[in-house]
Amino acid sequence: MYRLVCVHCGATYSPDQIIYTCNRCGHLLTVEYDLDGINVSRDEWNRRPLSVWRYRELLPVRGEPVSLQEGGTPLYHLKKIGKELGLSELYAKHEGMNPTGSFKDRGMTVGVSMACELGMKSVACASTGNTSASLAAYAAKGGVPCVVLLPAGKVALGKVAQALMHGARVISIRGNFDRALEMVHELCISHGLYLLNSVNPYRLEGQKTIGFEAIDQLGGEVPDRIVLPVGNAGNISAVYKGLRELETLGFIDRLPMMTGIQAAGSQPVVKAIEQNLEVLVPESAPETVATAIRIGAPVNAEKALVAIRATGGTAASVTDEEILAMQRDLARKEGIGVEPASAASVAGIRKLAENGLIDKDERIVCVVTGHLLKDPETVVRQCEPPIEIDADLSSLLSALR
Ligand SMILES: Cc1ncc(COP(=O)(O)O)c(C=O)c1O
Ligand SMILES: N[C@@H](CCOP(=O)(O)O)C(=O)O
Repeated sequence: MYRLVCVHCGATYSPDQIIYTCNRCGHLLTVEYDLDGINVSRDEWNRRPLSVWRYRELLPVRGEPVSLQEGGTPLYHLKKIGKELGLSELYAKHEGMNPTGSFKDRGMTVGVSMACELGMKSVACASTGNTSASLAAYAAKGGVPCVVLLPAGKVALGKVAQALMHGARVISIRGNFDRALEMVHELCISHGLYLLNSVNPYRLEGQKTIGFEAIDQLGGEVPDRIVLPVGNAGNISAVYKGLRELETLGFIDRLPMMTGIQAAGSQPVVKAIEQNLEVLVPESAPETVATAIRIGAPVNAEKALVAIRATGGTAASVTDEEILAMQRDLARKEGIGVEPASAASVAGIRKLAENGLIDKDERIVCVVTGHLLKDPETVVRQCEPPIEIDADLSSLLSALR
């Protein structure tokens, strides 16, 4: 049993209403379960495969989900980078290992399943890339037509390729992501498409399972800190919401310090935390190499600020150079291939550790959100091109010398 509740004024709505914002105050909605009526134990969960659907009692889908086997992603111990930073318990949860290569799949399995349960005939999103790649794949699996709006020229190649190949109608707008989201929201309200950005309360339910899995992979121990790159701020809000639910159920007895990392050229959440603002000030011209988090007006900011403040967490920004340096370090020292936005979480921890802003004994989980192959152009720009030689051994030996 669950209902939709406004995160701001508490107004409630029926779960089968197609609604994204509160009719009374305009703020976002969230899914509220009757936790007293939830009858499952951690042992029962532990007997199931590690996956989004291990936690189905805390998800809104009632029927057979539209699934591509999402979740169950690896948690890597970053031994070398951790040692350099004096952090013996530094981990990366590699969300790039999901079916379409990002954490969005956790949300879309739930969001598209709900679209089908609610009888929606088409789905849509705005995207910096990963949301569209994921929605296109899950819409294909669910047999629902899909429209995606992208900021022209600002989406990494691999992500556009995915949306096209999975059969979405792909529209590039001459404007940024924030404008694309406003437009698609209007389109969905006026023409009855189902909106699957993070304003959709059901989609975020799937994303909260990142936190559940991380705890299960640490043998049931709550990490001291969970670090996420922040763009539209849905993921950090979702993980926090999920952990609050576990706490209410008595499955955990404390919350990790929720820590958000943004790019220096696109850091409205960081500024709101640093300046102790009640309401975030949007940035009109966000810019960063980490195009996935090139977002100036994060729609979930209100919830993200609560998550960070209520857990004693923090927010920090990293430059594009710091992001790319960490992308290379993860690839070359740990064998972990991530896209730039994902490297931001670990780059942020490097910065906080070097500035003495975190305790070196902390157990830290950095969520690395998307796969290296999402953005091959940024990879190629950083690396020496392959050496082309004649096809004989002496040319090979001289090239290797
Ligand atoms: C790879 C990647 N990392 C991080 C983010 C930021 O997540 P959120 O928008 O939920 O803050 C996104 C998209 O938003 C993304 O695609
Ligand atoms: N990085 C995102 C931006 C959209 O965020 P959403 O969580 O609101 O869908 C993307 O991949 O498009």
